[in-house]
Amino acid sequence: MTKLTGKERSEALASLAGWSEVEGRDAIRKEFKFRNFSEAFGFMARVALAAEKMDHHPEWSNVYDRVDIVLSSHDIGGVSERDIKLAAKIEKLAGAKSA
Ligand SMILES: C[C@H](O)[C@H](O)[C@H]1CNC2=NC(N)=NC(=O)C2=N1
Repeated sequence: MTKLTGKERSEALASLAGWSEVEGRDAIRKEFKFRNFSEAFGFMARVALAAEKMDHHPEWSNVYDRVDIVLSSHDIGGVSERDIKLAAKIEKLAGAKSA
């Protein structure tokens, strides 16, 4: 798996609503907001299972109703197709609840 070029990354981000490039780092991020902690944590549990299945894992943090997710492929030190696939999966799992 290789790093996406800047152009490939921009094209992929165009179809991932709310995802953006992390400043100063080859990674992408999005902050999700839920109605409460229970919904945020339920989302994290679903993402954890999907990530484990894909053997590709997010960097994330949670404060009450917010979940901040950063995706990067550690083995290559940048964004790869695996991050785009995981971001698309995360979008499906978040449904319409993200902000
Ligand atoms: C051995 C195992 O496949 C690797 O360590 C996987 C696990 N999850 C991973 N997740 C992410 N984000 N990047 C990786 O390079 C990565 N590598």
